[in-house]
Amino acid sequence: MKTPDPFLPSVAERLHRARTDLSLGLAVGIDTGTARWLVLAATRATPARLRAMLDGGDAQLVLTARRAETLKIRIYDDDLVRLPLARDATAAQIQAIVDPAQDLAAPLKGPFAPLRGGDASAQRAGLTLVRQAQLLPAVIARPVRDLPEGIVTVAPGDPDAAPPDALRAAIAARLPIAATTGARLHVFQPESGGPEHYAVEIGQPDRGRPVLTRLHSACFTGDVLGSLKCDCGPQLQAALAQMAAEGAGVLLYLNQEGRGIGLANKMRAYALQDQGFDTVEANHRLGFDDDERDFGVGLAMLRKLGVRQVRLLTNNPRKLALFEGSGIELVARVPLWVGESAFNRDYLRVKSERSGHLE
Ligand SMILES: Nc1nc2c(ncn2[C@@H]2O[C@H](COP(=O)(O)OP(=O)(O)OP(=O)(O)O)[C@@H](O)[C@H]2O)c(=O)[nH]1
Ligand SMILES: [Zn+2]
Repeated sequence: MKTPDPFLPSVAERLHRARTDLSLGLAVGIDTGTARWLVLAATRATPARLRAMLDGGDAQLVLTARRAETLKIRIYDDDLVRLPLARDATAAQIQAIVDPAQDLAAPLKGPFAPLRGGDASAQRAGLTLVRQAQLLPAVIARPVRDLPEGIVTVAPGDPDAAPPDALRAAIAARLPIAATTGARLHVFQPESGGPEHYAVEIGQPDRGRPVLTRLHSACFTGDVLGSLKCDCGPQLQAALAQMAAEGAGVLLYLNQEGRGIGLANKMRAYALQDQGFDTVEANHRLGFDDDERDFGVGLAMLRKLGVRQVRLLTNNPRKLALFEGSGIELVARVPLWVGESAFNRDYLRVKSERSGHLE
C-alpha cells in the first residue's frame, strides 16, 4: 500500500476546512464519484456567489425536514427537502425561507414544488457541514461538470465516516476558584481544529473509585450573565460546590453552546420563544433537532483524565445512555435540580415533558 503524503490534509482536517469555508461564505465541493456539486451556506452566500450559483439555472435550496415541516413543504427525502431555485431568485426570498424570524409576520411563502427522486447524498452532506459549523441548516447547491480550482472537496460519506476527533491534552494548571482553592483547569484541543473543551478537576479524585462527574454544556447567558431563562448557571455552581464539599470531582465544560447550535442560533431560538414557541419548537422552526450535541468528546476527555467509573450529576437521560458500551462505568446518577425561577419554570417543564429529563 502506498503511504499517504504526510503534507496532505486528512479527512478530518478537510472537513474542518470545509466547515470554515462555508462559514466564510465560500463554496465547498462535494464529489459523489458520479457527480460533482458546489455547495454554499444559504445564510453566508455573498451576492456575487449567490448570483453565480443561480446563473447556472439548476440551483437548489436545501432545507432540513424540520424546517420543511414548519413551512408545510412535502418531504420526499425523509430528512431534507430540495427546492429548485429560479434564476431570478433573490437573497431576500431565500433568507425568508431559511430564517424563521419573519414566519409569523409573513407566513405564506409558497407554493413550493420540492424535487423528488435521485441521489440527495451531496445535499445531505452539505447540510451536515453547515449545522456542524453552527450556521442555520440550509444550503444552496448546484451540480457542476468541474469543480473550480482551489475548492475544498469532500465525499458525501466523509462527515459521518470521519474518526472521532483525537484530543490533545494541551495544558493544565492550578486554579483556585470560589468553590475551592484545590482546583485544576485542563484544556483539551481537538487535533483537527474545532472548539477547545475544558475540565475542572477538584481535589485529587481517586481513579480507582467512582468519580463525581458533570458534563456541562456551555451557556454564555446562564453561566456568565446569570440569565434566569435557564438553570445552567445554578447547575454549574451547585456541581462545583458539591465536588468541593466531597473534596473531589471532575466538571467537563463542553463548548457546545445552545445544545450545539451556537449562541447566534440560540438567540434566534430565544426570539422565537418571545413569540410563544417553547424551547423544542423553536429549535425545530430553525431547522435543528431538539439537541444537536455530540457528547462523545466528553468520554474522550474522561479517558484522558484516567476516569473509569463515574457518579454523574445530571437529569438528562441522553447523558446516561452515553456510557453504555463506552468502557467507562456509570455507577450512579446524582440528580441536579437547582435554580428554578419564574422565568425558567416553563423551560424546565418542557425539558421534563418533551426531552424526558428525570426528576
Ligand atoms: N437551543 C437552546 N439551547 C438552550 C436553551 N436554553 C439553554 N440552552 C442550552 O442548553 C444547554 C444546557 O445543557 P446542560 O446544562 O448540559 O443541561 P441538560 O442537557 O438539560 O442536562 P442536565 O442539566 O445534565 O440535566 C446549554 O448548552 C445551553 O446553552 C434554549 O432555549 N434553546
Ligand atoms: Zn443555559
